[in-house]
Amino acid sequence: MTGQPSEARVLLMGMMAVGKSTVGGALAAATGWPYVDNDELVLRANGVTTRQVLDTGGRPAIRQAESRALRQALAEPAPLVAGVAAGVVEIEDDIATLRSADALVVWLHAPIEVLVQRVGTGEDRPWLSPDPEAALRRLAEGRDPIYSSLADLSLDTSATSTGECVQRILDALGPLAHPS
Ligand SMILES: Nc1ncnc2c1ncn2[C@@H]1O[C@H](COP(=O)(O)OP(=O)(O)O)[C@@H](O)[C@H]1O
Ligand SMILES: O=C(O)C1=C[C@@H](OP(=O)(O)O)[C@@H](O)[C@H](O)C1
Ligand SMILES: [Mg+2]
Repeated sequence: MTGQPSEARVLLMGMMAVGKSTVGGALAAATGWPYVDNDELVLRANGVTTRQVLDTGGRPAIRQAESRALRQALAEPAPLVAGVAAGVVEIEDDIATLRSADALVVWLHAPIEVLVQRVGTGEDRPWLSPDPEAALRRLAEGRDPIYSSLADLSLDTSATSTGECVQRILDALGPLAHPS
């Protein structure tokens, strides 16, 4: 959402390997708030793992399962830190959901060269084979303008340490980070 959320709910979005799980875990450790990753949200909302969804239903199925996971994250009680699926911005309804979400929406980004290094061969992640760099460039080209338009806060994880990312998010939450 643009403006301040009414509760301490943080949604971390961005390309795969940008640092959602890492920053989410560090923010959770710093605050004591729970961190739920997309994988966990998919399981809660759909009763199956992301891998099972991908293997049985492919791209349309994972998009649908991850849309449900996004709604699940917004239905969980605050405080909460959630890592949402990188691909949610490919679905119009999910873009609208993120735009109106009562949450601080944080876009983690990094240059493609950095993401390429972090994903390695890409064998354990969807969509990347046989050419991770080309796949990441193509995905980012479509997604980055949307991530940018939705973000309340944007952080470059190649230039901002995990600890600094946590501090910037807490600063953006203001009083919500320190409930009285
Ligand atoms: N500033 C940073 N913030 C978050 N992750 C970072 C940062 N710098 C380097 N990394 C590394 O980038 C990788 C991010 O992976 P991960 O957190 O699994 O991403 P995602 O959940 O977005 O797919 C990790 O290996 C992490 O150590
Ligand atoms: O880029 C994508 O479309 C996806 C990235 C992965 O998420 P992470 O960003 O958590 O690695 C994967 O789990 C998700 O289902 C699809
Ligand atoms: Mg992750």
